[in-house]
Amino acid sequence: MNVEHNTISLGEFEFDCGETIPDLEITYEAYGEFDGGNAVLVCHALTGSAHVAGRDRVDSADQARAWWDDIVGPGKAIDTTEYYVVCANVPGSCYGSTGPKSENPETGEPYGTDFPPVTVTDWTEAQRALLDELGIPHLHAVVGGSVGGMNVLEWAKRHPDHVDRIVPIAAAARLDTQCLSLDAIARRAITTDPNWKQGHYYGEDDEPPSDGLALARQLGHVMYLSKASMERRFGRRAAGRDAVRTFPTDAAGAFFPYRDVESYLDYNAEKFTERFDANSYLYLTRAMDNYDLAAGFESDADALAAFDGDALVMSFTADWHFTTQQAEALADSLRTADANVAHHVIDSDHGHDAFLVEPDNVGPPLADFLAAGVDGKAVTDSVVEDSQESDFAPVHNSLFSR
Ligand SMILES: CC(=O)SCCNC(=O)CCNC(=O)[C@H](O)C(C)(C)COP(=O)(O)OP(=O)(O)OC[C@H]1O[C@@H](n2cnc3c(N)ncnc32)[C@H](O)[C@@H]1OP(=O)(O)O
Ligand SMILES: N[C@@H](CCO)C(=O)O
Repeated sequence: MNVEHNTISLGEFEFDCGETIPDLEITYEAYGEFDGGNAVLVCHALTGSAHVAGRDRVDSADQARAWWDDIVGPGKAIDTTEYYVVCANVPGSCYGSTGPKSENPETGEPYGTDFPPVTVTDWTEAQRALLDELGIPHLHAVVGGSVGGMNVLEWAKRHPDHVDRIVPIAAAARLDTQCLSLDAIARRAITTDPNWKQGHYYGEDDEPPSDGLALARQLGHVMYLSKASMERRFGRRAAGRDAVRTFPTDAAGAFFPYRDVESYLDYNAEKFTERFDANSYLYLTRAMDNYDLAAGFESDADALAAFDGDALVMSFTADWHFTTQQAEALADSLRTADANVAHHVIDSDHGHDAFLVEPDNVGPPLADFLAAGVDGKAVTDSVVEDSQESDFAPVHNSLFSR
């Protein structure tokens, strides 16, 4: 597979908030050959990077594991022998593009929390500027999951004439109140870690706020799974002898079991703190929480009115981060906006991260949609009834009630 891994300077960049930085650098990866009409932009999720494909490639300074390698590559759903695929790390992240841990050229020190607040709009405009640099005026499609799906919607809203097909996956027009509150608690875990130091913890003698970041990620990780999948995988069983224990326990912990699910969350949180920057976590969750498709318009449908291409909204039945009902509301707004829309609902008990781990379910409709739009063979259109009492919503009042 022909892969380009590069960091490009976009010069002075004015953020949505009005603040500027002297130089915004964007790290991107590009796969395949551009033929003038085959560009597909992939937008990564909260903690993803530009390294979307090529799992065996170790030259990337980003995530060791390409996060969508099952979907992007030669002969895969986003076929790099057919499409020129570009994925860029978003501003504010920590995988090569300029963010809080980058050096502020005016001070010679890392920005820390002097970095401007970023929004999904900033990500979209930075991608637009990157594509201009790469000589790509028009996109065949923009595809993305989770907050990457919000990034997709922002493309349809801000650059409706620059894209033919959009695929927001496991996404919605905005986050609901329960998710907003859990994100707020997660940020609190970071900002109350004594090592956080108002975001200026990059000095040689400093330690990063890893405990806070680990707790924030554990909350996030639970949000990406479902009640059913957690029950099935871990139940109530105690962890085995090879359990991973990274947090000190309380006195009663010697009497009560350390559970398998705790070991799972501890292990994954520990791994996460090795790969992600706490300030970036604050900035990117803020961007996600702040996103509102309708901002500046009367409604979601108004915001999408200028987009007249094809849209594939994909959702997962056990996703409570972005529910199928929210996805259906989004599809409905696209219908009102006169786009050609299909809402493809995937029956899965994995939860929100199903979009990352179920290539057999995600791949066929995605491939067929890229080829033939909403008429693609594996694309289905389901109407999801609006229901307050859904049978898959996993938390509601039970998470904190005992
Ligand atoms: C663009 C992006 O989204 S990039 C970010 C990717 N997403 C995330 O990181 C979200 C949180 N992570 C996850 O949900 C998962 O790790 C995924 C989605 C990335 C992968 O899911 P799966 O393939 O189902 O992996 P699974 O959840 O089984 O295992 C994850 C790790 O926990 C380990 N693990 C499993 N059970 C236990 C346990 N009881 N105790 C300790 N560790 C455990 C696994 O060995 C695995 O370790 P490894 O990553 O070193 O191989
Ligand atoms: N688990 C993914 C998706 C979260 O929205 C991530 O960490 O990026």
